[in-house]
Amino acid sequence: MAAATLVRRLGRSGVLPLCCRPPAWDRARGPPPSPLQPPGLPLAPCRSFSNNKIQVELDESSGVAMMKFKSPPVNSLSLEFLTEFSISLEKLENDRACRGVIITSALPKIFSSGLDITEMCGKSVEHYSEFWRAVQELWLRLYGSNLVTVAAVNGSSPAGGCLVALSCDYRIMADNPKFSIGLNEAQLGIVAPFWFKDTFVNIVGHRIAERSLQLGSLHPAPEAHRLGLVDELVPEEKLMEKAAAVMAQWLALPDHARQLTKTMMRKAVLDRLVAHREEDIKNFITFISKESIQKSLRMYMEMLKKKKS
Ligand SMILES: CCCCC/C=C/C(=O)SCCNC(=O)CCNC(=O)[C@H](O)C(C)(C)COP(=O)(O)OP(=O)(O)OC[C@H]1O[C@@H](n2cnc3c(N)ncnc32)[C@H](O)[C@@H]1OP(=O)(O)O
Repeated sequence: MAAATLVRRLGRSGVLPLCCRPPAWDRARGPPPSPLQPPGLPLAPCRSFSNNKIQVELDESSGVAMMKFKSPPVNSLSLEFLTEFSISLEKLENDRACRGVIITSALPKIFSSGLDITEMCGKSVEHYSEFWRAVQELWLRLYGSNLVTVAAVNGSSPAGGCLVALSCDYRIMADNPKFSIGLNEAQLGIVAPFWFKDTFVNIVGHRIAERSLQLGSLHPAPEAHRLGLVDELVPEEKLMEKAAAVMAQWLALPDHARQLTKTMMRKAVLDRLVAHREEDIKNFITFISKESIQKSLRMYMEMLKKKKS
């Protein structure tokens, strides 16, 4: 499907309205429906599967899925959220009708507030292990995805939220200086693991990543764009339209060539975590279990609550 057609059809919401979706065979994916198909049966060109945390809608005619985070108040990445996210990605990855996914938030002003801090406070070693494995799993799936992945960042996106965006192929952010993005772990007194850092370095380069990570900077959208942390800024109301246009551009290429190129670019970084996965979990547990780190996290949570009052 031509880029302009996809954009027109996806429109502002980014979801193709049922009334104007072409039949499922429009993408030359195989023969048209059998003439034996009972007349009047819908071709079901759109599949959706939602859970408590994430809503996914796959438009089979374009091959584009829309994944929306919907976990109030701030889309924090809890164990449940991470698990649902990985399952949703796996479903799309295994669905032959899907070629790309646009990731965004259904909540106003927040893309994702990052890892759920309460999952890292006052819990058992077993819980920390399970939680960290889920964080690793999500990153391995998203960064290593064969799909075209576009992040439509429609709100603030600190730490783990930033990692989700960084793991996509392309980032478009709403042009609002109140929205910020970055790996701010240092501000919480914690340290982003090597694979967060590697993902960041691959996008902005070593110098910018070094300064930004050491300072735990959260960059307002215009600054994030200047640093190359996001690829484009657009007015918020144009975000989904733009994401659909970018997706169409990336889908215009043959999948196999793009996928092999992506693997070539990302494999070393992915392999590094795969090779050191258990060690990375042990490191996380040792670090997060320290009383000094627990204290920092508790203070940070208190600061968030105080900020409200
Ligand atoms: C040790 C190895 C490294 C581990 C790597 C860690 C990665 C991470 O992702 S750590 C998490 C980093 N995240 C943050 O620093 C974001 C903190 N949150 C905020 O800055 C703000 O909440 C906001 C900008 C995302 C949204 O601001 P606002 O709309 O004003 O909402 P509130 O601040 O009032 O928050 C509402 C509610 O949500 C709670 N909350 C916010 N973020 C988190 C979080 N990441 N985890 C858990 N809970 C979070 C916040 O405390 C409020 O709770 P209530 O007071 O109970 O309503």
